[in-house]
This record gives sequence, C-alpha cells and structure tokens, in this order.
Amino acid sequence: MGNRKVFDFLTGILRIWSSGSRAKPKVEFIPPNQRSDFEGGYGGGETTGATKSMGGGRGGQKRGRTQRRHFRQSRENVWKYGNKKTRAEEELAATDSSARVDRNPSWEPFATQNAGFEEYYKEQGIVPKEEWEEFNSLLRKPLPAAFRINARRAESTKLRKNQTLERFHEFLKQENEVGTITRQEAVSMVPPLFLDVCPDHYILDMCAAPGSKTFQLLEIIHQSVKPGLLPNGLVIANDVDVQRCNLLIHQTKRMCSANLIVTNHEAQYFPSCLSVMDSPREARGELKKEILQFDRVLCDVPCSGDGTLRKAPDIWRKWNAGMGNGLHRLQVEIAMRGVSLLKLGGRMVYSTCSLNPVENEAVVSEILKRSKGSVELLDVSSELPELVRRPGLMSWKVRDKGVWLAAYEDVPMSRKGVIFPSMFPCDLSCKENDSQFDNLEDTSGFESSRDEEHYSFNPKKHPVDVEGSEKEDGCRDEKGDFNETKAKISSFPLERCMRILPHDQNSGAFFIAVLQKVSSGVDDSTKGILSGNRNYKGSMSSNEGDKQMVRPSMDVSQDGSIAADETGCKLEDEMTTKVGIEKTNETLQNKEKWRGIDPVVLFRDESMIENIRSFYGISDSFPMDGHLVSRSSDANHVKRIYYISKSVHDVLQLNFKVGQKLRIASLGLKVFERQTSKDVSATCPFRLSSEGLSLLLPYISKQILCATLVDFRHLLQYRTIKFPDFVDGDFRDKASALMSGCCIIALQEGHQIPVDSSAIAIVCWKGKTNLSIMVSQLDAQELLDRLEVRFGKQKGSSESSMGAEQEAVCEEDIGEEF
Ligand SMILES: C[S@@+](CC[C@H](N)C(=O)[O-])C[C@H]1O[C@@H](n2cnc3c(N)ncnc32)[C@H](O)[C@@H]1O
Repeated sequence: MGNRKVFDFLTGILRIWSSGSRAKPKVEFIPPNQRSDFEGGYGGGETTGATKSMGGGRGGQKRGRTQRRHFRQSRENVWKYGNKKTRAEEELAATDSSARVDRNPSWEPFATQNAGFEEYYKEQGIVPKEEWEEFNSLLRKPLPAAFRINARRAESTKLRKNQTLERFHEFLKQENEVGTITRQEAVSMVPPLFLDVCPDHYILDMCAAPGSKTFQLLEIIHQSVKPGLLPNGLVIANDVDVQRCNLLIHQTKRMCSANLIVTNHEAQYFPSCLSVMDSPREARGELKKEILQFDRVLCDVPCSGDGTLRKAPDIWRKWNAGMGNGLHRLQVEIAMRGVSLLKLGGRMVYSTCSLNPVENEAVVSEILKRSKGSVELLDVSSELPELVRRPGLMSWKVRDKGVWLAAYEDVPMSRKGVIFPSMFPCDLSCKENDSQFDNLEDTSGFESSRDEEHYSFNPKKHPVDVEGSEKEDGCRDEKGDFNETKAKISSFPLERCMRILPHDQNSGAFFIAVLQKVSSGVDDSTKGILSGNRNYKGSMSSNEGDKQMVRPSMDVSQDGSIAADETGCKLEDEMTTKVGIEKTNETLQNKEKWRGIDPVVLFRDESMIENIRSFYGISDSFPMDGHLVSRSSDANHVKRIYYISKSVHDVLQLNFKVGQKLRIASLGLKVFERQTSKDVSATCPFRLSSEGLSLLLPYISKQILCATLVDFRHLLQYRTIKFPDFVDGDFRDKASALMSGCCIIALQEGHQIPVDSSAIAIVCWKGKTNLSIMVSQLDAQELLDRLEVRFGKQKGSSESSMGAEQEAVCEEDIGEEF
C-alpha cells in the first residue's frame, strides 16, 4: 500500500502520513514514549492534548500536563534508551574503556525482534504464509498519525476545506486542545462505529480510560441533536484505575457533555442498579421495576496490546505468550458482565488491540457458549465496507511454558490453574461447565514462556480430533519437535469476528466482535456477587450460583424504595414476586462504601438557583430543577455546580434508590463555580464556568455582550482593559453598564443576544473601572492563536458588523466568519 497524505477510510478521519518519501507534510513524528497516546495493555488508550473549552479553564492546562506526565512516566522510554543495556553490560562498559556506552539521549534504534512472537503468530496462522513478510516488516514501521474530526463543532467543516498545510501542525494542536479534532489511532476509532449508536442510547463503556472511544461515543450522541439541546441518551464511562479515570475525566471535558457519568469499578463487578417499588399508587399488586441496562456496551478490554507494536515498540522486548493467557480470564469476566448489563436487542462490541486469539476469538467463543443462544455474534460484513478486515479464526492453539497445546486435555494438572478450557476452540464436544475459573491462582501477571518444567508433553497422546482443518502444520514444542495434534475447529461462527491487520491499510492491529442480545436469560459471570463485593471470586460455571441468585438480599433506600442487591440479569428479568425487606442503615453503609469519593448531591437551593437565573437572565426554557448537582452535602459550601442531562438525572435517582451502588468519579458539565473575588459589589456568588458556556450561551440574556474582534483580541492580550480603552464606543458603554461580577464577552456576527452555542465566548469579570478576563494566560494565548488561524490575516468581505473603527485599528483582524 503506497503512502498517502490523507487517508479517510472512515468518514471524518483525517490521517496524516509521517513516513514516506514524497510530499512529507509538516507533521512531525513523535516517538511513542513522548506521546501520550499509547493504547493497549494496561496502559492503553489514546490521549489528546490538554482539555479546555474555548474560553479555557483556570488551572486546566496545569492539571492536564501533570496527568499526562504521570501517564508518560509510567511507560519506559524505549526510544531514548533503545537497546537498553542490562546492569551487567553497563558495569562492563563502565570499567572497559573499549566498550562503548552510548549516552546520547537522542533517538536510537531499539530491539524489534522477538522470536517467540514470530513463532507464535506463524503457528496461529494469523496471516497467510505468503503475507507474513509484508505483515512482519510493517510492524517495524512507525504508525501514521491519525486524527478524528468532531462533527459536532462548527470548525470541523472548515477543517475539511482547509487547502493549505501552512502552520498545519500548530493548527492541529490547537484544534485538538479544544476538542474539534482528536488524535487517535485510526483502527481504535472502529469499535464505536460498529456499535451503531443513536442519541437516545444508554451506553456503557466498561474499560474507558483514557477515553478516546468515550469521546467518540459522546460525539456521536451529541452530533445529531440541535445545538443547545441535549441528547436523551448518556454514556457511562468506567475504568478500574483511579489515575486513569482522572485522565478520562480530563479528556472528556473537551466534549463539554452533560450526558456523561464516569465511574470507578472493576468492570467485571459493575454493579446492578435495580429498584423495585411497591407503591399503592402504582397498579395494585404490581411492582414498579427500574433497572439500569444499556442499549450499547463497549467492552474494550485490557489486553496484551501487541496490535500496537508500531507505536509502542517496547512490546517487542516484553512480549510472550503468557501475556495473553494471563488476561483471558479477566477478559471473559468483563465481557460476560457486559452481556448481562445489555438490554434485550442491545448491541455489545468486544474489542482488543491484540492479535492473540486467546484474548479474542476464545473470549467471544466463551461468551457464546455461556450465553446459550441468548447472544448472537453478528455478521457485520456489510457495515463499514471501506474497512479492510479479516475474518476471525476458527481454530487456534494455546502456548504455555513453551509448549503448544491443542486441547484442554493436553494441559497437565499443575497448569490447570492457569490454562482454562475456554482458551481453546469450542467444538461440539465442549461441555457446558468445563470452564471453571473459581479457586484458581491469579494469572494476571505476565509470565515467562520459557519454563517447561510443568510439561512432559506427549504429542501422540492426543490424536487429531477435527477433520478438515485448514492448518497444515501440527504443533511444535519449544525444541522445534513436531507433534501432530491439531487444534479443534470452533463450532461457533467466529469468522464473523473481525481482525484488522496492519498491512491491509497501513494501520495498527485490532480485533472486533459485534454481539447482540437476542433473548433474556443470559448467564452472568458475576452471578452470586452482591454488587460492589470485590472479594467475590467470579465463577464461570457454578450452578449453585444460579440458585443463590433467586434470593437476592434487599435493602431499603431513604425514600422507602427497595433495592435488590444482586447482579444476575436473568433474575432481574424474571423477578415478578415481592421479596422480603431487610432494613439497613444505608447512610452508614454508604459512608463506608465510597470512602474518599465525594457524594453526589442534587443542588436544590431554590433561592440560589433563582439568584443565578435572574443575574444571568437564564431563560425559563433552560431547565435547572433536578439538573444541577454538587459534590458537597453542605449546601452553604458548595464550590462547583454541575449540569446533568435528564438521562443522567434518571440514573442518579435510581442510584440513590439502590443505595448508591455506583461509585461516581465525575458527572455532568461544570456550569457554575463559587466566585472567590473580594469584590463585595458582586451580587451573584456563582460565576459561570468556561466549560458550561456552550450549553448556557443560547439561554443567557443578561451580563453578556458581543465585542468586536479587535476589542476581543485586546482583552485576550492585555487581560484587563479599562472601559475608556475599548475601541468600540458602543461596547465601551454597554460594558461599563453591566452589573459588577461575572459576565460573558462573545464574538458573534450581528451582535445579537442571546448568542448561539457555537459562538466564541469567554468568561470575564466586570469591575468598577475595567473588564478582566477569567481565562488563564496560556488559554488566552491559545485562543489568540486560534483566532489567528481561524480568521487569518486576509481581508474579509463581511467585516461590516465589526464596526468601522476595527478597520482603522487592526486591518488584519478582519475574519471570514463575520
Ligand atoms: C485498552 S484500555 C481502554 C482504552 C479505552 N477504551 C480508549 O479507547 O481510550 C483498557 C483499560 O482497561 C482498564 N482496566 C483494566 N482492568 C480493568 C477492570 N477489571 N475493570 C475496568 N477497567 C479495567 C485499564 O485501566 C485501561 O484503562
């Protein structure tokens, strides 16, 4: 495949080739360790630049950099210290002057060989033999940079029209900062596209950090609703890692969405929220049931990440077959939990950035087996036809301690604690209950593939049990000895899975399977678990678990509703009878449960809400009641107020009813912050937050002014301007007549108020004699740069609305947009 500058096999993906001989665009290739966009394994996912809304946010940049630094530091710098020497080599070099220790901190080549990797994937038949060289050599080439354009933002149309690559790099960086474009590996954008998302959907992103796919999902649910309105759906983005959750929160802030909840759970134990109300007002004798289930579930699980070798070349050195084996069990558990949280008819995408069938087809096979027909693996070959993909494997083997295993029967007793039946293809001989994960040793650590001590493998012991296998080879053990055992062929239609290979479209590798829940009664990997019970060892098979599930424990929430404390969706769907109520002291429970997490409290201070509404002239058509939350139970000390969509509100209410099972790290969109100014003349104690501006703008009629481009630029440059110093006389008068306190200055053609949500606007402070911006210096500079990129220096034709003085003062400021 030749080099191309722009690659858009998916609508909305702009891709810039950084490798290639001709017409190299001005986009520098950033070594992977210096980027924050590594995805894969435990450190997976892309990140993008700092999170800021147009007007910037105080301290936002600082926080972002710290988080990104932390993220980077957790990864080894293989570029800087490529071919890293062992301690012994270092010592030798230090004593032997003839030995050269290259301390050059600049780029060095690094190891891109791993015999085990090559042997493994050749044996698995991951690519046809004749393609191996092409596949293998491309894995050693840097990955082209890719960006996704956010169709929701007005700037995105201009992006496509932009004919010049001049200052392109700067331009991309800035647009990335504000969320117009997102740097993300092209193949990583594919799983959300197969989710077939609508704005009304409730979506669960089970392993979401650092949030590139969450961002994409938010884009999709927001893009088809009118500006200023919110979609009916929501995204719950979950990740187990607190620090990565923070990164996720930071990344998704750029989307400025009120339809997002970020939770912090082990995905395999993601809590059920089921409330059963026995209210006389309801139909007599019937229970009103509310349950949190999802139309769409994205299960982008932790994986070995060998599909990201091109951007994370340190994997070459670390890779061994044990990595995939060690993650299989967790992947199945997470996926099964995802299935159980899926609505009937709902879609789930299971994806990894790994090539390994043990992490991919084997997991999908186990989902199908355990769900006993209630989940279907969809044939999506007609969806996204531009995407080149390979069918899933029907047959594979497991490698453990340097030995190839074709069937579970080959596994010696001593290894049955780490190698499970579910890792092998499931043919018609598979028994239902042969994948027992409970009471097994923890295998999550990566292990060496060299240790053969557990095996005295007899290849003749297990005859070929499948006819018609396409594989010509049998298995070879570590010593290269040939054994004739052939892998089974799966009885599930795993060819419907998709494997994206790097050499098909010069990308990274990805695996995707699209599943649909076609009937209820799905078995749940976490059955028997009380929600949030982290001590439970997930059982994949116990029928005992089923029986236990029929008797969920119930607790009573403060408002008297009943919370069923269970997780099985089978039970949830089938439960029609009343269950005994045990009273519990829920407040005490919750204090214990979510220690360290601020409570989520509905902000219902009516006089304060009225004060805010009247100070900013917020239209009654903007609903506030039930949409404002804080993270402080002390109403007098609320520092920040967040806006939540109705969908988020509904989930929150349900969460209250069930005893706050959801560990909510963040939710909604910050709209108001308690102002810290000592200016006592300010009558409203809450200022507007930059993040929430785009939502509120169309509804605000007071404390808002439109400035000319020149005055707007001056404000950003000088930060504080005395009223007489404004160029536009009309603006000068109106600004000095504002009430003291927070105000908004916007740029909009025609200067009409209210302005629309796409207008550029910043939060300012009106003092006695001047106007100051409430935007950090860095953010102000970035906004100035953006204005320059956006409006350029060319003379426009529609500058009339900006006022005559502007022309005289600053001719180059005339922008095409006005
Ligand atoms: C491949 S990354 C996800 C990338 C993400 N979907 C994106 O597009 O940015 C896998 C994530 O799973 C998280 N993770 C690992 N174990 C988990 C578990 N048991 N429950 C939830 N998340 C988990 C990791 O912290 C990591 O952020």
